[in-house]
Amino acid sequence: MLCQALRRFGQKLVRRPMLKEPVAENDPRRSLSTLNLVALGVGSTVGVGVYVLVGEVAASQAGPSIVICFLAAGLSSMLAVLCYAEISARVPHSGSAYLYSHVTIGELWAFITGWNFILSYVAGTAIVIQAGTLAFDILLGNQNSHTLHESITQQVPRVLVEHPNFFVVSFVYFLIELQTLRFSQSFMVTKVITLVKLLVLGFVIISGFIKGDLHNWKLTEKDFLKAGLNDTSTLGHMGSGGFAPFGFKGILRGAAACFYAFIGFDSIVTRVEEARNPQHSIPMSIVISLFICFFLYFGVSVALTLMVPYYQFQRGSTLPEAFLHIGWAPAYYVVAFGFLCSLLANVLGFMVPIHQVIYRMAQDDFLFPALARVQTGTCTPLMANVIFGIIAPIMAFFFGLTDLLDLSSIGILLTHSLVAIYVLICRYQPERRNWGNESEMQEENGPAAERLTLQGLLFPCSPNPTPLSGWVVHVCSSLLALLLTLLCLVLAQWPVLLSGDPVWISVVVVLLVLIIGITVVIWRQPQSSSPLPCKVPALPLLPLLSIFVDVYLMMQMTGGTWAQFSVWMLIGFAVYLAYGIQYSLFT
Ligand SMILES: NC(=[NH2+])NCCC[C@H](N)C(=O)O
Repeated sequence: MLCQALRRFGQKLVRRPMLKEPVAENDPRRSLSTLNLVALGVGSTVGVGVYVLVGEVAASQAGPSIVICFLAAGLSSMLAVLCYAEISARVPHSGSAYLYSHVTIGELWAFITGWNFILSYVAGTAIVIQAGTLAFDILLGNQNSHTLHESITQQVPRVLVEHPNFFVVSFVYFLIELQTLRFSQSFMVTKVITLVKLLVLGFVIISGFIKGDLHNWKLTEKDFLKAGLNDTSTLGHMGSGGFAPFGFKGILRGAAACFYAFIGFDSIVTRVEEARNPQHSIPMSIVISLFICFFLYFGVSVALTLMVPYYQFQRGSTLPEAFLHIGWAPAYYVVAFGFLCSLLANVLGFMVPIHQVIYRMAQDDFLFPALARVQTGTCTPLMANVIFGIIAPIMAFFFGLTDLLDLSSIGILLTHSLVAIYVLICRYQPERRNWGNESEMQEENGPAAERLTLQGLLFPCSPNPTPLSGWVVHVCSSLLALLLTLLCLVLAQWPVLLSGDPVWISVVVVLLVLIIGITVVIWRQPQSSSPLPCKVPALPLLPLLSIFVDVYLMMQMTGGTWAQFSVWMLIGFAVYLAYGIQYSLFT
């Protein structure tokens, strides 16, 4: 009895759902062009991140080398984008990484993906609340916290300045409620806000060309002294000057933080069923929007670090403050307006994806069914209220901005690595339609009568994927994920490695040999030849590189972030086991 229950539970963990047929190509609901999708992608990706990362990364982690941080974070997102593009062409349904994991490897990983997704959005909302506080601080002329604010007038009600958090929470809450009017789903609104954001960031880039000074990339201790910054006890650590004042470690740490700015392009895949010609337009728009964001961030970080010496920024500094430094007070308000629009866009952009994931998770018995009520069109979507109205403000009050940025990123980095694994697994599986009915699917797979031999591992007889070759890739991919994580853990101790410690070096060599060996086995397996408009090139290397970069960035997060992340995952498993397990065993 117990064995049977455990077996059923185990089966449920790897059970994959069948999807309904995708919406027909000529269905009138398909109204979004590639341009609309690009606007959606850029609109959801460019948010408050770029405005607040200045204070967090340039000031104390990377200095001018924040430029490299954005490059590295962009590279990791680019690898993930290619994987998303392939998988969205393979599963042309509105959804997210949650849906992809569910149809590719089953419920357990789907749950982990979905739960991470929720974490990222809760932390994202808390960031919006904190950033909103800073934005209102700027617009209302608060001078308490920042030395650069001196030229702003103070004629504002004190109560708003002293308690901006409560004011901002109410404002964010108001925006959420506004969405029940469905106005946020109008593409006109998205496009206008996106355009304003692009114009403002474009303005920042042009200003950098006009007012930038290359000397700000080569600051020395003499400059600190000249600026009167010789009292390090009050100013904190300023690094050693130059382009990378906090060294390689600072760049890596900064890259992990900057990753937050690239989160969001995946919201395009939540609208697959509304897209015209989705198999082309979705991959295309994902790639284009990431390129646009990449150039924007790169341009803004170059402009900013050239305009202002990095030591002028402090924790809590935001992009508009750079303009006070160069003495362009009106521009300060223009950029602050862009900051506000980004806040608005973040809140509006969070809703559709988070509703979809919670709704699907509740329908799949991972979460309580009451939570599925979010999409019934009532005025009080229960889970959204809990998440956005209670948990996020609590986090905003008790967590630091860096912690929140890291928490939001860690979940998405994990999701990106999972998507890379799904691509790897799917490409080597025998053809399986993800929609239709279960019995059809079993017939398609046929009986698995092959035997595994060593020779068969390196020289498979069939030119097409078989159930056995698919299984081999499945197992090898899981092993690789584990080995890559171990490798990243070891490489994160690079100062020890550089000191030439033979034990650590041997561990790296052994891990590398194993990784290469298993990669060769995957590479020798037959790939599915089904025509897709977008395929990840250089398989299996590219998804593996993506996993490596993502996990390595995750390793840069602090112990505190990992502890908070573990607590979140434990709560998730408790919810799933307390509720989902009953359905696993008795339905
Ligand atoms: N799932 C999320 N946490 N999304 C947040 C998107 C953040 C956006 N990239 C920004 O820079 O503000």
